[in-house]
Amino acid sequence: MEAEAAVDYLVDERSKAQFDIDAMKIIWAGGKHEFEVSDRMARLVASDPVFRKDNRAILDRKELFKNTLRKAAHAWKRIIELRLSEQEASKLRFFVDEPAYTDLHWGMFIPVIKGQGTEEQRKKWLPMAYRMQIIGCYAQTELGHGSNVQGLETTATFDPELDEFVIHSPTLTSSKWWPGGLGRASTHAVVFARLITDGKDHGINGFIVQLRSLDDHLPLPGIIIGDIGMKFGNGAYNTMDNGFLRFDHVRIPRDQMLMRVKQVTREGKVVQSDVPWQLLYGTMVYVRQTIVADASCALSRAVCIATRYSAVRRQFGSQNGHETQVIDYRTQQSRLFPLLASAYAFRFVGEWLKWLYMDVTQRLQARDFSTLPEAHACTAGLKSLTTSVTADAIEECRKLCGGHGYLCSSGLPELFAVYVPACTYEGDNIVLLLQVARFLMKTVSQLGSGERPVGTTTYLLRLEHLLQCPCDVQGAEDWLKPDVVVQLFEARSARMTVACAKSLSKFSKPEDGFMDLSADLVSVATAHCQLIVVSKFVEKLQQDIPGEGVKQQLEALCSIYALSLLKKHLGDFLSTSCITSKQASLANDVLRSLYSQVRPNAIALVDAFNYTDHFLGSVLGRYDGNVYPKLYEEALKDPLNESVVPDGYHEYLQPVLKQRLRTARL
Ligand SMILES: CC/C=C\C/C=C\C/C=C\CCCC(=O)SCCNC(=O)CCNC(=O)[C@H](O)C(C)(C)COP(=O)(O)OP(=O)(O)OC[C@H]1O[C@@H](n2cnc3c(N)ncnc32)[C@H](O)[C@@H]1OP(=O)(O)O
Ligand SMILES: Cc1cc2nc3c(=O)[nH]c(=O)nc-3n(C[C@H](O)[C@H](O)[C@H](O)COP(=O)(O)OP(=O)(O)OC[C@H]3O[C@@H](n4cnc5c(N)ncnc54)[C@H](O)[C@@H]3O)c2cc1C
Repeated sequence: MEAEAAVDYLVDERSKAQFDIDAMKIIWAGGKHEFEVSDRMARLVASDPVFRKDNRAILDRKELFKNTLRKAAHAWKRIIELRLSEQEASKLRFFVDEPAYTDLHWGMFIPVIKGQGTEEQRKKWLPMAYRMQIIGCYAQTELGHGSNVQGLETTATFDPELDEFVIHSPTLTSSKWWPGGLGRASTHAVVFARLITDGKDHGINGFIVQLRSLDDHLPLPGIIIGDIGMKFGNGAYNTMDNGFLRFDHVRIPRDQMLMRVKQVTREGKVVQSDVPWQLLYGTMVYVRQTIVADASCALSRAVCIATRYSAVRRQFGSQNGHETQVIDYRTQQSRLFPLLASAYAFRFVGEWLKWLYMDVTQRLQARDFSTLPEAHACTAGLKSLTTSVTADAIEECRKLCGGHGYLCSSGLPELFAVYVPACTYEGDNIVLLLQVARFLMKTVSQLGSGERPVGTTTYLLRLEHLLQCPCDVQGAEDWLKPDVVVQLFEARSARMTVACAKSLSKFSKPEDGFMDLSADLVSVATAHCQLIVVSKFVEKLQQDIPGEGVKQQLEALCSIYALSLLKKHLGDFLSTSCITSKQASLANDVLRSLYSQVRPNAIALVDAFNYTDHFLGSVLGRYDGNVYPKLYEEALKDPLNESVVPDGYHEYLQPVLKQRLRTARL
C-alpha cells in the first residue's frame, strides 16, 4: 500500500510541470544530436550486466580493481564492435561511471601528445594510443611537489654521445606520486622532468617514457613502480590505480622529448620555439575545461536524487490527509533550489568554456596567442568555483535526504567520495583562484597603460562607472531584470578588485603583498568567477530557447542562481556599497516567490537531466519514487544479512552474553 502511494507522489508531481520537458532535455544535453547520443549510450550501458555497479561498496580492493579492468575491456570491445564514434565512445565511458585508467589515457595522455608533440611525434604515437596498443598516463606530480610544477625534481639529462636522455629520480621526494593509471595499468607515461643539457637546467618539459614491457607487462629495467594505496571512501575512487614511480637512470631516445615548445638538437642545443612556454601547461587548461563540464553532471545527479526523494518523503503536518512532503518546507526549498539552479548554471558555463577552449586552440594554431592568459584564468577559476560548489552541494544533498542519505544505497556517499578530489586534482582550488587574482591584478594595473581588457574582463573598461553606480532596484520586480543583476555582479567584482589592488600597491614588494592579502585575493577571484557564471546564464537566455515554458523556467533558475549568491555573499555586496539593506531585503522576498514558482516544476526539472536509474545508482532517486520497498531489498542484499545468526556469534557474542547471565545471577 505505502509503496504504491510513493509511486503516486512522483506521477502526480510530473503532471504539475508547466513546461515542455522534451525540449528542456535537449537544452540540457546541448542539442538534439547530443541528446540522442547520450540517451542511446546511457541505455546501452544500463542494459549490460557487465556494467553493474551496485556491489562496489562491498568488494575488496583487488576485486574492485579487477572488475574495473573487466569493465574497461568490455567497454572497449563494445566500442569496436559497434564502431562507435569518438563522441559516442566518450559518452559510453561516462555512463560506465567508474574511475579507470582509461580516463587518463584518453583524457590526458593523448591530449598531452597532441598539444605538446611535434607533427612527427603525433604521427608516431597517436595511432598506437588510439588503438590502445599502448596505455598511457600523465606523470607530473611528485611526492614533494604537486602545485608547484616549477619545483619538480625528476631530471632528464641529455647524453650527446648516445643521443639519449637519462631520466632519473634523484631524491625520495622526486618520486612520481598520484598519476592515475600509473600504478598497475599503464605501459607508457608522459613524464614531466627538468631538462638538463650541458650541466644547465632549462626548466620542465614532457618526455614519453615506456614503463612496462608490451609482452609481459613487467616494469622495464630502472623503473620502480606501484600503487599508492587506498584512498578516501570504500569503492569510490579506489577503482583507480593512482601510482608511484621512480627512475634509476632510465634511457630514452632524444625524439621522445615532446618538442613543440622547446627542442633539443642532436648537438644538445636547446631551441625555444616561438610558441609561449606556458603551452607546457596546456593539457591542464584542456582538462580543467572538461572538469567544469563534468561538475554540472555530478551536481545534477545529487540534486536529482535529493529532489525526487524530497517529493516522496513526508514528515509532520497534514497535506491532503497525509503528512507534508518535505519538499514543501521552505527551508528544504531554500537549500535545494539554489543547487538545482547551480546545476543549470554550471551546464551553460561549461558549454561556453568549451567554446572558449576551442576558440583559443584555433587561435594558437594561427599563432595568435593573445587570448591564452584569459583562457588560463577562466579555466582555472571556473574549475575551482564549480568543483568546490559541487563537492559541498553533494554533501548538502546527503543532508537533505536525512538519515537515508547516509546509506550507500542512496548513492550519495560514493558520489561524494569520488567527486571531492576534484577540488584538489588538476590544480588545488585555492592555488587556482590565486592565479585568477593575479590575472585580475595585472589586468587592472595595465588599464592606465592603454592595454584593453578582453573577454570576461571587458567590464573593467567601465571601471569608473562601476565604482560609483547605484544599484537600479526600486521595487522587488527589478530584481528579475538580467541587466540590473549583471551590472550588480560587475560592480561588486570591480570594487573588490580595485580595493585589493590599492592594498597591494602599499607593499614595497608585490610578492609580500600577495602573500599577506591572499585570503582577500581569493575572495576577489571568486567574485569575478561568479560574475562569469551569472553572465553566461543570462547570455544563454538571450538565445532562441524553443519549447513551451522552457525559457520561463530557465529565467526563474537564473534569478535564483544570482539572488541566492547575493544572499550568501551579502557581506561583499553591502561592504562595497553595491546595494542597500532595503534592496537586500527585497531580493530575499523575490527569492521566496521564485521558489514557489519552481516548486511545481522541480521534479520535471530534474527529469530533464534524463538520467537512468543505473547511472543515478540511488534508491532514493529512483524514477518511480518507489523508495521504501527498495531500501529493504538493498538492505537484505548486504552480506551481513546472508545468515540469520552472524558469523562470530559463537566466538564473540555468545561468551559475552553468557558472562552477563552469570553476573546477573550473582
Ligand atoms: C576528459 C577527461 C579528462 C581527464 C580525466 C578526468 C579526471 C581524471 C582525474 C584526475 C586527473 C587529475 C590529473 C592531475 O591532477 S595532473 C596534475 C595537475 N597539476 C596541477 O594542476 C598543478 C598546478 N600548478 C600549476 O599549474 C602551476 O604550478 C601554477 C600554480 C600555475 C604556477 O605556475 P608557475 O609557472 O610556477 O608560476 P606563475 O608565475 O604563477 O605562472 C607563470 C605564468 O604562466 C601563466 N600560466 C600559469 N599556468 C598557465 C596555464 N595553464 N596556461 C597558460 N598560462 C599559464 C601565469 O598566468 C603566469 O603568467 P604571467 O603572464 O603572469 O607571467
Ligand atoms: C585523485 C587524484 C588524482 C590525481 N591524478 C593525478 C595525475 O593523474 N597526474 C598527476 O600528475 N597528478 C595527479 N594528482 C595530483 C594532483 O594534481 C595534486 O595533488 C594537486 O595538483 C595538488 O597539489 P599538492 O598535492 O602538491 O597540494 P599542495 O600544494 O601540497 O597543497 C596543500 C595545501 O597547501 C595550500 N597551498 C599550496 N600552495 C599554496 C600557495 N601558493 N598559496 C596558498 N596556499 C597554498 C593548498 O591550498 C592546500 O591547502 C592527483 C591527485 C588526486 C587527489
